[in-house]
Amino acid sequence: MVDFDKLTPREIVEELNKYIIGQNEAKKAVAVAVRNRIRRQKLPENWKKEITPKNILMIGPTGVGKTEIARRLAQLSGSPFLKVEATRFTEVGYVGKNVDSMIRELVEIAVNMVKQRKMKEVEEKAKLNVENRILEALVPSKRRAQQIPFANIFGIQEKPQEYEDSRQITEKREELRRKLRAGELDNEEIEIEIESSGSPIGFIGLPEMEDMGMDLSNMLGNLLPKQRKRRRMKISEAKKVLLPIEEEKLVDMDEVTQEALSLAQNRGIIFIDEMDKITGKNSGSGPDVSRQGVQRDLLPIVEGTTITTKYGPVKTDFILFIAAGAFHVAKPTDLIPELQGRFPIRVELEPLDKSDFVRILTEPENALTKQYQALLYTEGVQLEFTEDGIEEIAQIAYNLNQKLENIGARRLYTVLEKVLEEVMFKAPEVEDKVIVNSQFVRNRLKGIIEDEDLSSYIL
Ligand SMILES: Nc1ncnc2c1ncn2[C@@H]1O[C@H](COP(=O)(O)OP(=O)(O)OP(=O)(O)O)[C@@H](O)[C@H]1O
Repeated sequence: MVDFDKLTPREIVEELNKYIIGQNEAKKAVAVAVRNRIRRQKLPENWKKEITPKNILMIGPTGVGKTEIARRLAQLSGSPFLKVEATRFTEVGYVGKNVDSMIRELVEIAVNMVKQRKMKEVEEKAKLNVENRILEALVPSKRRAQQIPFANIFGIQEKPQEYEDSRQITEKREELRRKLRAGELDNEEIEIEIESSGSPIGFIGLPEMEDMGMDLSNMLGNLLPKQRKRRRMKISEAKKVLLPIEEEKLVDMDEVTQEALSLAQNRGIIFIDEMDKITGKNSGSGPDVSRQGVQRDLLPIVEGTTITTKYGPVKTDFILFIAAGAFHVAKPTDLIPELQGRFPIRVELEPLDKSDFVRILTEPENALTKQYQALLYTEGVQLEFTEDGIEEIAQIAYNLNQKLENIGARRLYTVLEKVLEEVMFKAPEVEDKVIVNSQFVRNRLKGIIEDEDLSSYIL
């Protein structure tokens, strides 16, 4: 993995090029913005205060790569990433989600990221603990043998009491350990006890409390004894069920929380879509007032404030905000002036044409054609796209965008899905090699394209 902090903006753009076609202005803008954040973090305190964060406003139609650029950037920089729709929020004081909740969601994502990473780090040790738990269930110690009436489980014909001698127990367990590792016991059944930090039903999901940074179910969950359930299952399944439980036990949640808070504060990226929909042109009454209210609530957050979350206070000063919208009707200047000032970097994304579609279909590392090829290859079917086949798909998608609604590259998904529907159904029964050329594409889509009603449903 590349050390992101060492990448220059130019190198960041090169990395983004592996996944996103064109849109160079937008790529450059985000590359500079994240680099500036790193630069700002290195400044002495008095300077830090002077330089306000420079957030980005992406302007462009749907499906041209706005979200994709932000998401890839986050992936590249190991940043927690959240996409929200501005229209989801209501002004503070009204029923509904207020804007603060996005910071809480970002922290939640960061906590998960750090937790998953730490769980991976302790995986080997956790596997050993799982093994021991399974062996304990197979050959219970004296105390447990008395608790479990039927500890007499396959392969161990003797009664549990006969294992009172701890040396005998150890020997038997070691013998079974070898078999367990070799997978020889996978199909045997055992009964194991699974613990879950159960929160009492009824306390889950109280959004008002969550909005205040409180989490009652969690607080109570920590106070109440853990719920335990005994379940019978195959050893192969027990290995899977117990692994995350044992991993979690080995992870220090306080450490996770601290790291996650720092990650969200210093690296977080929040993508706010549909920004154009919260402009209220004719301010005065009704929904316009509320939309302006949402804009006002957004101000302190993008400017830098502290939000209370159940994990602790979070400073928003270094979180990167990328706002986006089509701005077909409303213009960026319809946003309240203060908010316009918080998004000084403006980039316009270009609509995609046929030649972009050709490239999107083939060039990115995760290109759609490569995805289908990989899927079919798992069944030994070779899928080949000829140049004219790709051209045909791109042309059809482009035409449909003109004729119906322009949904950008998303159109490629539906068109290609339809082109390959039959192949996906038949494989691997019939062919072991499929060639997708222009004739093939036309044959597959013939009836649909000619019928506008039909294509608006299917493609
Ligand atoms: N320039 C591009 N290069 C490669 N793939 C693209 C490009 N534009 C769009 N796509 C593909 O189309 C899908 C939709 O794009 P994306 O989510 O970025 O849309 P968007 O511009 O953010 O629109 P919206 O605001 O409606 O979400 C992406 O998952 C991506 O695979």
